[in-house]
Amino acid sequence: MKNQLNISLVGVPLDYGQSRRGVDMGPSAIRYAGAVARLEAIGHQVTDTGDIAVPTGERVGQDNDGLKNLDEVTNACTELAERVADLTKTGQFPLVFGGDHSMAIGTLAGLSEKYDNLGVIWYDAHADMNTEETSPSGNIHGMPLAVSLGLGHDRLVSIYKAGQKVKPENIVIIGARSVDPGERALIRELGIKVFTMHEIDRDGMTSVMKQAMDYLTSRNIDGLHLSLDLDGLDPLYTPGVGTPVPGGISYRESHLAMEMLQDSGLVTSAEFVEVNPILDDKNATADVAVGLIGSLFGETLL
Ligand SMILES: NC(=[NH2+])NCCC[C@H](N)C(=O)O
Ligand SMILES: [Mn+2]
Ligand SMILES: [Mn+2]
Repeated sequence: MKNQLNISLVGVPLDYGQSRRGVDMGPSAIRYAGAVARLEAIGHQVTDTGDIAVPTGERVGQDNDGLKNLDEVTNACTELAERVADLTKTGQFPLVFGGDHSMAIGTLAGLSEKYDNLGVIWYDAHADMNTEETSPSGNIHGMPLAVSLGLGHDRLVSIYKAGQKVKPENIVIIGARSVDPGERALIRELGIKVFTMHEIDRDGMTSVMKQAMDYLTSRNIDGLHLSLDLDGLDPLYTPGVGTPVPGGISYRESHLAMEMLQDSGLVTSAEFVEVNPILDDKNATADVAVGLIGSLFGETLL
C-alpha cells in the first residue's frame, strides 16, 4: 500500500454485539473527525459507500441460545460481508468503521471471498475468542475471532458462506490484557500467536511488530487485514470505548505500529471499531482513530 490506493469506506452503525448504547454512532464520529480529508491529503482516492443498514430506535433485539441480539448481528454482518466481497472484486481497499467488534464476523467473511490465506492482525485488549459456551456476557463482540475460525453458533459461523474464514496460524493478537478462561484454553489449543502487554513492555513495539510481520509472511499470506479495536490502546488515549481495560498500548506505540504496517506494504484491508461517542471525551477516540488511519495509509511527519 505504498502507492495511491482506491479506498472504499464502509460504516457499520452496529451496537447489538454488546450492551452499551452509542457505539452505533462510531462511524459518524470517525467521519466527523476528518477521515476522508486525511486520506485524500495523502493522495488516495476515497469513496464513501455509506452505512450498512442496522435497525435503529429502541432496542428490539432478543436473546437466542445465550447470544444477545443474534438476528440483528447476523443480518448486519451478512450485508457487510457482501459489501466487502464486492469491494475486493473491483480492486478497492475496504476500510470499515464501527460499530462494535461483532462486525468483524462480516468483514472477515467478505474477505474470504478473495483471500484463501488471509493474515489477520487483531489489535485489541481482548482476544474476542469466546463462544456462546464460554462467554461471560453473551455479547457477540467478544466472539468474532472464534466465529471466523469456524467456532460458535451455526448462524454466525455460516454468515456469507459456511465454515472457517481464517486459519488459526494466520492470526496475530496484539495488546491482549483481558482474556477469559475459555479464550485462554482456545488460544493454547490452537496455538494462536499472541503478543500481550507483557511482550510489548519487555521487547518494545518495534520488536513486536517485526516479529508479527515476520511470522505472518512466513505463513505465505495472500493479504493482511488489520482489525483495530480502539480499546487496544490505553483508555487514557481512547476513553470512548465500551470495555476499557487499563494498562494498554500507548499513543506513540500505536502510531509506530501503524507506520511499520505502512512500510511493510502488506495490509490489504482494515477496520477501526468500538468507537463510542457517548462515552467519549469530545470525540478524542475518533480523533485518535483518524490519526492512526493517517499513519497506516502513509502520512509522514516530514
Ligand atoms: N470487542 C470487544 N470490546 N470485546 C470485549 C469482550 C469482553 C469479554 N471478553 C466478553 O466476552 O464479553
Ligand atoms: Mn476489545
Ligand atoms: Mn475487540
